[in-house]
Amino acid sequence: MIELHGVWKSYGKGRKRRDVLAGATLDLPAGRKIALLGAVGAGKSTAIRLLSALEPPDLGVVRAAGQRCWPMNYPQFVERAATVLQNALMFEHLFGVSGHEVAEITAELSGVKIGKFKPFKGYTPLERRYLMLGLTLSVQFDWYFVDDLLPPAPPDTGVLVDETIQARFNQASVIWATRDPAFVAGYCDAGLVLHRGALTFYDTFEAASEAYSRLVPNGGAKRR
Ligand SMILES: Nc1ncnc2c1ncn2[C@@H]1O[C@H](COP(=O)(O)OP(=O)(O)OP(=O)(O)O)[C@@H](O)[C@H]1O
Repeated sequence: MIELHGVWKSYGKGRKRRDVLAGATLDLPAGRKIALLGAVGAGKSTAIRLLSALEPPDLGVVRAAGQRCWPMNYPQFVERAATVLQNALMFEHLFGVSGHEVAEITAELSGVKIGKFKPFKGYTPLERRYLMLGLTLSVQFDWYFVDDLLPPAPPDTGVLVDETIQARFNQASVIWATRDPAFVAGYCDAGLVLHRGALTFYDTFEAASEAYSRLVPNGGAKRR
């Protein structure tokens, strides 16, 4: 479960202040695939950062049972001066997994030829993205967060990456932010709606989708 107690997050000051979350208090059950629905600029990315512990709230508490992954597209969790293996070994300290296995899985999933002494920053931007996706998928987390789209999979290992994402997500809780409910319909079985600072949980995806379309007619679907 992820619990939110009196969670506030605002940007700007005075008349320009914008409350993205205005005192959210709710429990998100584990074991569900939860759509986080919100219009353009409603604060979905902000909510994902708070829920995944990338950012603290201004006020209130976010507490989770289980290990949370960083958002799937978050590109900044590696030490750029360290090698892939050194980064993988850090996972051993953080998550109690074998660093060497993490490095092997990362090589297999990324399809990138890993240099023993090559620092992370020595790879091309595309290779770095694939390596980070490989590292992310090398550990089974309890909670995953997707902000809009999954990161692109490497062309040569795409099938294996897709299968791994599916297997990881199947054993976890997932919160998937989108402005277009149709994009996650059939996958999500519950929903959150974020609208004008209010975050509301719905036990079924259909109920969330209905509430969202009442609040945000056309839900920004035309952008997709
Ligand atoms: N670091 C920041 N500093 C100032 N304002 C911010 C910051 N991050 C977000 N905002 C503002 O907070 C509001 C919510 O932004 P956020 O990116 O979380 O919304 P979103 O629902 O994810 O939007 P989109 O659908 O466009 O991705 C917006 O008005 C945005 O301009």
